[in-house]
Amino acid sequence: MVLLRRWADPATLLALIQALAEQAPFRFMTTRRGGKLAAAMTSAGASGWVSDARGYRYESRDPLTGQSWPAMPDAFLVLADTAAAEAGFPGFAPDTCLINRYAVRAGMGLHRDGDERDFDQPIVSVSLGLPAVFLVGGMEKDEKPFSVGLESGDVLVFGGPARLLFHGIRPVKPGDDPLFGPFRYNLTFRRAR
Ligand SMILES: O=C(O)CCC(=O)C(=O)O
Ligand SMILES: [Fe+2]
Repeated sequence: MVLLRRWADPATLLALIQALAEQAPFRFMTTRRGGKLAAAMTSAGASGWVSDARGYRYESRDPLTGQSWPAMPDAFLVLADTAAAEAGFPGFAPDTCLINRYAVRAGMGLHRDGDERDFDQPIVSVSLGLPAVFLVGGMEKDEKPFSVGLESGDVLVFGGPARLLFHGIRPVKPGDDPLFGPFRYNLTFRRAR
């Protein structure tokens, strides 16, 4: 896992996220068991990550609007590709970006990103807005995780042997980011298909 501190430009990304969210609004998705995910989500790219009573998967259309997901902005692709290359994974061509929006106290439990077809492709994860504590576990869910503090603009790349590590986000602490206000955003670039 490679952490690129302050690698991304939060102001540029904020404007792009706002434009994307006009086409594909943030929404709270449900889980198979009927629970609600704590982070609001939307996607850009050829497919988007979806969770509902049928489980987790990638869909070519946004179930909320019935339309294709908005295209990934060029600046997203350049950011994901250069960060992956810097971390030792040249030629990364993500086809989806999941955008997570965490309000204060929202987090994400330990999980691994396992809905993609090719685990040889890395994941590039960009933190924006309020700081977060990222948890890095092991290859088994019961392994005790360690914490990494993430701040706005930090980029985390996990590929190779780290691709399927369990990870999560501690509940976000109250705060007021100059650009993002009382929220943390996360962009997760993936090759889904
Ligand atoms: O918000 C984060 O930093 C992590 C998000 C994540 O793990 C995911 O969307 O799968
Ligand atoms: Fe994840």
